[in-house]
Amino acid sequence: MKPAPKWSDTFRYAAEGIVSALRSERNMRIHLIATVIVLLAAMYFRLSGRDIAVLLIVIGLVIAAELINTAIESIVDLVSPEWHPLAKKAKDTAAGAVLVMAMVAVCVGCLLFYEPIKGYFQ
Ligand SMILES: Nc1ncnc2c1ncn2[C@@H]1O[C@H](COP(=O)(O)OP(=O)(O)OP(=O)(O)O)[C@@H](O)[C@H]1O
Repeated sequence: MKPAPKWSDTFRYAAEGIVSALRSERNMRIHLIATVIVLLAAMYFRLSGRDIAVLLIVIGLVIAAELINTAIESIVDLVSPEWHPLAKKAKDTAAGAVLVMAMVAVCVGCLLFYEPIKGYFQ
């Protein structure tokens, strides 16, 4: 039986997966840039710790959805390099999951930033 990887190795493999997705997926880089901008804005507008925690949860969910989408794309490309309706369904559905989560994140961001931004311009 294959020996279980060391604990430190499992973190390294996970980090390699994130770096690889950042290198290959433009959307991952967009999510990362958006994350930095949103967190800087949250500090600038002095959002509460609870609001920043909510932002971190939705940002984490978007990035996790994008990573799962990337994994599904890779599996589909591996098992079905030729066109197949099920391959299309798998890729489009996974992309749909990212879109749903990104839209939820935008709605949450609008709700949390609305009052601070309104106050700033008054
Ligand atoms: N093997 C396939 N069979 C059927 N349709 C496919 C297949 N591969 C890709 N597609 C279709 O083409 C679309 C784009 O796929 P493609 O692999 O070019 O980009 P992606 O990897 O899904 O997206 P991204 O730009 O995030 O990497 C998919 O959403 C799907 O609709």
